[in-house]
This record gives sequence, C-alpha cells and structure tokens, in this order.
Amino acid sequence: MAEGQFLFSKELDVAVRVVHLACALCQRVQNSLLSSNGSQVNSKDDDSLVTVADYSVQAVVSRILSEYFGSQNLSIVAEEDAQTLSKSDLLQEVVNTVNESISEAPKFGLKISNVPVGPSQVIEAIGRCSSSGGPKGRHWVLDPVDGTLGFVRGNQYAVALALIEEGRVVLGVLGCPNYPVKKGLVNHHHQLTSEISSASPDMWDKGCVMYAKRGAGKAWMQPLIHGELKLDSFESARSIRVSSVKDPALATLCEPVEKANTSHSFTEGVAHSAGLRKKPLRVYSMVKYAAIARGDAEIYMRFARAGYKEKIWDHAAGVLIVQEAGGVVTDAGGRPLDFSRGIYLEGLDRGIMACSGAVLHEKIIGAVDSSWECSLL
Ligand SMILES: Nc1ncnc2c1ncn2[C@@H]1O[C@H](COP(=O)(O)O)[C@@H](OP(=O)(O)O)[C@H]1O
Ligand SMILES: [Mg+2]
Repeated sequence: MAEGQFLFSKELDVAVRVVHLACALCQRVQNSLLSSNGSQVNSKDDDSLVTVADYSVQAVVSRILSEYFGSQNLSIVAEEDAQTLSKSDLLQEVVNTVNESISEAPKFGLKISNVPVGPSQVIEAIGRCSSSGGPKGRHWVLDPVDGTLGFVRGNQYAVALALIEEGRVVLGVLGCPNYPVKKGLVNHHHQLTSEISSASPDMWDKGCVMYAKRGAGKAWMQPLIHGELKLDSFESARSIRVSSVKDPALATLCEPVEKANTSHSFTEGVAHSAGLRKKPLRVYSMVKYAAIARGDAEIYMRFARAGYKEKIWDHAAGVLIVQEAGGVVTDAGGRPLDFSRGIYLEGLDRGIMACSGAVLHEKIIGAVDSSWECSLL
C-alpha cells in the first residue's frame, strides 16, 4: 500500500464530515432567508454581504476542528471577523443556528460536546480563525459561504475548506448545496439549474460535496445527505474527472456572474481569439472549480480589476480538486498559484485560469497574451 495513502486521513475524514454538516446548516438558512425577506443579512464595511450562515458555519467549523485537533496549535484562516459579529444584530440568530447545527453533528459522524454555547463562545470560535497562514506549518483555510451574493439570491454558493501544509494545499473539500450530482449545472436547454433543487427521493438529485487529497490523482464527489439518513461511511463517493474535450469550439467557459469580480469583456476577447464558440456560463462562487473538476465545463477564467488581491480561501479547495481530477490551474503567466504567502495570492500574474487539460490551457494562455496588449486592464 502506498505510504501516502494514510497521510491526512483523519483530517480529510473530519473535513468532509464538517463540510456536509455546514451544507445542511446553509440549506436551512437559505430556505428561511428566501422566505423572510433578508432579515438575516448584513452589509460589511466593504459593502459585501454577510449572513447568519457565514458566521454560523465559521463558528461550527472552528469548534469542530478544535475538538478534533486541539485548539492550542490550531491555525485557521477564514473570512469572517469576530468583532463585526459582536456588534451585529445577527448575533443571537447565529448562536441559535450554531447550537442547532452542533446538535446534529452525530448524524454526520462527528463527536462534539452538545452543551449549548452562548454568544461569547461563538465569538471566540470565530475569533480563533484569524490566522494569516504563511509558508510554515499547517493552516486550515475556510470560506464559510463563498458566493454570498449567490446564496442570498437563492442561487449557487459553496462551503470551502482546505488544508495547507508547508505552503502547499494538501486537502480540498468543496460543498456545493445547489449543484445536483445527477443533473449537473445546465439543463438540456443550456439553462443554469441553479435554483434550489426540489425535494426528491433520489439522493443523487441533491447537492454535492467534492474532495481531493494532494498526490492522489483522483477527486471524489458525494451526494449531500437528507432526512434521517446518516453519513456513516464514504461508500457513496464516486470519483470525478475533468472533461476530455480538447477542441476550443466545443469547450465551455465559466466565469463570475458579477462584472465587478472579473472583466467579462476581456475574457470575451480571449475566448474569441482562442476559438471558443459557446456562450459562457456565469456562475457564483467556487462552484466554477467544481464544474471543471466534474467535467461540466472546460475553462474557468477570472481577471479581477488591477489592484484587487485574490484571497486564498476563494481558491485553495477548488484548485486542488481540479488538479487532482486531472486539470491544470495557473495564473495568466502559466505559474502555479502561491498559497504560501499569507491570506492573499501574492505575485499573481494578471488573472487565474483553470482548464480541464494542458492543450486548452496552452491555447488560453496564448490567447491571453495576444489580447492583453490591446486591453485596458
Ligand atoms: N473586486 C473583486 N474582484 C474579484 N473578486 C472579488 C472582488 N470582490 C470580492 N471578490 C471575491 O469574489 C468572491 C465571489 O466569487 P465569484 O464572483 O466567483 O462568485 C467573493 O467571495 P465571497 O462571496 O465569499 O465574499 C469575494 O471574495
Ligand atoms: Mg469567497
């Protein structure tokens, strides 16, 4: 048996279970939010949104990782900030949501003390996630709700948890509660199937959790569990693989929905010059990486405005899953993304591109270079 097989086994097991638990939490909050006119949403100082789900997932993940791996030397890099929550009118609802989620942890095979927590413990759990990562040691990286805008709009979002060791991503887990395992991202009419999937007796119609371990050469997908089912083993996991399409004319490009987060006009020019013919799929969150890893799309491009610094929690889990599923992820200069330099992807050359294989990747890199000179980016 390969020596690396057992490396990070416990970490992966806990991370997958905790992401399942977090997805269940998010689904409840998203349902209640959509029926209550957004009373569970605040704006942050940078005008982005934060919800009860963002804070609650961060608190639950922090408590469970501390329980399993000890709080002493635990380093967690995550998006939400305890001080902002302590002043927010969402605090009580967050406390209730955290307690509700922790009480169902056994269903996900997680053991954690079920004594209800109060506001100060929730704030402490969130505050524990203020590590800034770096090149040495082990760091968990969490985006509790990636694509918060998609989340509040009843659309796609993801829960993303990764483990970085000595500056390299070694585990990636991505929960995609509105990405049905069976139906995929688009229907027969090429329309996004992003609305919340309706109740169905078939578990493969539900959202999914994907995961990968560095060096395994494989990535996996499981359906979310619902109702009285328990997550006892990982038998329901199937391996996923990137698409084998090499012809740009047949390739699908994924990109952010928000024009503030990428230059749609630049990527349109690149796509045209590389010979892409299909309409791009605009999708919120790291579900774009999931779509590449599953073979539902071939290319993900992201060109943020000059001066914006990409954060590691928006990429770590997705990048590893795409790579282990057979894809290639680099910056626009063809270099690997550097997760070793703190909370930002420092030194990123222009933009990010994830492709299903080397042939398309090379064509896209070439098209970026030829389009760059004429662009105003
Ligand atoms: N100006 C900007 N350019 C690029 N990305 C941005 C941005 N402002 C915010 N983001 C990031 O884009 C993420 C959403 O990605 P996408 O556009 O692919 O759906 C946000 O994650 P959160 O929703 O977790 O805050 C946020 O971190
Ligand atoms: Mg994010």
